[in-house]
Amino acid sequence: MKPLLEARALTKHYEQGRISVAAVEGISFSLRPGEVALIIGPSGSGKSTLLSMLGCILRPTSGAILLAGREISALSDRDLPRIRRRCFGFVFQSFHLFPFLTARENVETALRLRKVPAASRRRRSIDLLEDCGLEERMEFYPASLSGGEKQRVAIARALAGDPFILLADEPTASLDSANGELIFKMLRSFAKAKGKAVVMASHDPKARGFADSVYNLVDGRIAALDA
Ligand SMILES: Nc1ncnc2c1ncn2[C@@H]1O[C@H](COP(=O)(O)OP(=O)(O)OP(=O)(O)O)[C@@H](O)[C@H]1O
Repeated sequence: MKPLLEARALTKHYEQGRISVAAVEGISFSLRPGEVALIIGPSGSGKSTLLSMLGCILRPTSGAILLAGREISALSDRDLPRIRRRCFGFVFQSFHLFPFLTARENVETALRLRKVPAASRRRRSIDLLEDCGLEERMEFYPASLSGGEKQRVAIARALAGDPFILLADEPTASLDSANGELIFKMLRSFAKAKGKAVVMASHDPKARGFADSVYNLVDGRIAALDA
């Protein structure tokens, strides 16, 4: 089966004045449709940098990213945002919700971008928020939601965008164990049902049980997994 996403010798060095920080060094892997990949590793090992490069938010210093066989890392600044919007979904540690929109409206924005007809946007948003256990919070603004609730709205919004690849940075960081498991289950069924792929960075010990592949980052490189 052709890989959905491939990273070839991905490297990122941050230049800070005269100092160069090697955040990611020569990482290669590929993801099949339906695959859930987990990135683990200590703080500062390069997980967020890798996710940002995979989602074309950050340009690699060298190496390539291929989406369904097409190199996207070499696209121009003009073409890249379109590919990013169409193909990738993101769940960041900091949620990035629109503060002036309710939970439901936040999810609806992703459906509007996909040009889903207005009549079905509301129903679809409600369904997704219910799946995330937020039936009581639909009309709340982000400021009135707990950290864990905001995180679930962000996940519902990312799923509403129906991306080919969903990139999630610590998707269960603010959640209790039961809600964390709910989110891992949702991410996994999203990948499996639709032949998409999920890449998540997580410290959550439960995450491994929901992943098909695990990459252990140490100092920006893939290291062997502990037994
Ligand atoms: N914008 C930046 N400029 C300079 N150095 C950076 C920048 N962003 C990250 N780094 C450095 O790159 C390395 C990798 O950082 P990154 O945030 O990718 O790690 P991480 O594994 O996601 O960490 P955490 O688990 O704490 O979120 C770290 O040494 C960090 O200090």
